[in-house]
Order: sequence, then structure tokens, then C-alpha cells
Amino acid sequence: MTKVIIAGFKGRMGSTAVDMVKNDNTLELAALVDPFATEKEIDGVPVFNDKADLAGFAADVWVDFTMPSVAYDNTKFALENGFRPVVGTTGFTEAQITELIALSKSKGLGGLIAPNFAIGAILLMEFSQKAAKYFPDVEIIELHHDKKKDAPSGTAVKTAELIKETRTYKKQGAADEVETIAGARGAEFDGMRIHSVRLPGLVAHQEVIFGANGEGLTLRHDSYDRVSFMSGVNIGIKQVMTITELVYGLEHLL
Ligand SMILES: NC(=O)C1=CN([C@@H]2O[C@H](COP(=O)(O)OP(=O)(O)OC[C@H]3O[C@@H](n4cnc5c(N)ncnc54)[C@H](OP(=O)(O)O)[C@@H]3O)[C@@H](O)[C@H]2O)C=CC1
Ligand SMILES: O=C(O)C1=N[C@H](C(=O)O)C[C@H](O)C1
Repeated sequence: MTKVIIAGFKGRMGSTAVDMVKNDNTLELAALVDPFATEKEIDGVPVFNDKADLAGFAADVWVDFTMPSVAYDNTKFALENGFRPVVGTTGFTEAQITELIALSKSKGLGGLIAPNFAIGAILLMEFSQKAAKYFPDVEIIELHHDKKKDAPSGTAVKTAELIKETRTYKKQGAADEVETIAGARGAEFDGMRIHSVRLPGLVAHQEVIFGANGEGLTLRHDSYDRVSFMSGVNIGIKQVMTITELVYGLEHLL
């Protein structure tokens, strides 16, 4: 039985992950973490307000769906205390990921930071990376619900990072283009543009649009429900038990 801690258990993703863990009889919900929770336990599962109180606690995996501002500290804490992190929270810098991978290796602990757990989104990223080799002109449009705290999305950043590996560098748009309203051309990453849309009614969606002489290619993924992320979280929890370092991206465990 793999014992799982869930940080951010009251949130949109955390609560969906609680249901997923409860419905898998090879997983045990060992503890719940939220700094503002008033309950001491829920259905016999202890609730912790301060993660420091989990030092020495017996558990295998730390699932994190919290906030970009706390995800790095939480992941570091998990590794330092012997919990294998499975982190969906976004907002990590490249330097933080490098440092956490080094820490995981020094502890011999598996772990996963996955900007997106939906299998379709992993495929979208893979197809985008492949297409960028032939279509260096590309714009990423990510569309999310209006409660999302970070922009651009972690998925858009990871997509751009993967595209960068195969795309020949190019600063897109006219050399003399002017933004008459600041931000009209979106955020720039390695010469390509990322646009963030926030609207009520959306869940998580992304389009990657390629353009070339006389043709275009549009790739799109839609998460209509947060349950779309759960098979990936389940795979992550099981796979981190079998590896000895942290990886960035679910594709490494599929
Ligand atoms: N990788 C993936 O596939 C996916 C990743 N995400 C990412 O997951 C993160 C969470 O998203 P979502 O569930 O929508 O957000 P929510 O705001 O719904 O949930 C976050 C929860 O974390 C709680 N929280 C805040 N600080 C802490 C802390 N230090 N320890 C424990 N809990 C804490 C919040 O409590 P309070 O509200 O009281 O502050 C809240 O209940 C985001 O970064 C999002 O981008 C989302 C979907 C899929
Ligand atoms: O906040 C969200 O909702 C999501 N966050 C992740 C991201 O930033 O890419 C994954 C998914 O897009 C949903």
C-alpha cells in the first residue's frame, strides 16, 4: 500500500486527487495539508496546518496541488523528509527544478514535477515539438478558468521549452512591429509568443498554431473536467516509487 499525503486537498485539483486516491485500493490517503483547514481529521485522515509537523510522519508520496508561491518550499520539504513529490503545482523556475533534481539524487528519492497530467496535453506537447522542427513560426495560446493565479500556464512554458529544443531560433513578427496597446503581442519566449486567455466557464485548454508559406497547422487540447488529470497523477504516484531521482514532465514516466 502506497501512503499518500495531499497538500492543497481543499482546492479544485487537490479535492479531485483525494477522490482518485480513495478509489484506488493500492493507495492509502495518509494525511491532508492546508494551512487554513479547521478540521483536525477527515474520515480518520489527519489534517495538518503546518507541514513542519509532518517531519518523521510515515508516508511515501507527497502530492502537491497548492500555489505557485509555495510549491518550491513544499517540494524541498518533501524530499528532505523522505516523501517522493508528485507535484502538479506550476510556477517553478528552471533553477528551482535543477536544484530539486540535484536534491532528489542526493537522497535517492524518485519524484515528479508535471506541469500537466493529462495524457492529451502530453501528446500535444510532443506533437508541437515535432512540428516546430519544420515550422519555426509558432504561437501558443493557452486558455484557462479565471481563478488561475499564474500566467502563462506551466503547460505553455513547458511546451515552449520543448519547442525551443527543435526549432531554429527566430524572432517572430515584423522587425518594425509596434504594440499600440502594451502586451498585444503576448509574452515572448525565445522569439515566439505566448498568449494567456482567462474566462469563466473554461477549465484548461491550449492551442499551438504554426504558420508557413501558404499553409497552417493548429494543434489543440482541451481538458473539460479535472478528472482528465487523474490517470496521470495515479501513474505519477506509482512510478515515483520505482525511480531514484526527480523528473520534470510526465512523459518521462509513460
Ligand atoms: N499539473 C497539472 O496537470 C495541473 C496543475 N494545476 C496547478 O495546480 C495548482 C492548484 O490549482 P487549483 O487546484 O486549481 O487551485 P486551488 O486554488 O483550487 O487550490 C489550491 C489549494 O491549495 C491551498 N493552499 C495554499 N497554500 C497552501 C499550502 N502552503 N499548503 C497546502 N495547501 C495550500 C489553497 O488554500 P486557500 O484557498 O485557503 O489558499 C487551495 O485550497 C495550480 O498551480 C495549477 O496551475 C492545475 C490543474 C492541473
Ligand atoms: O491552473 C490550472 O487549471 C491548470 N494549470 C496547469 C498549467 O498551468 O499548465 C495545468 C492545466 O493547464 C490546468
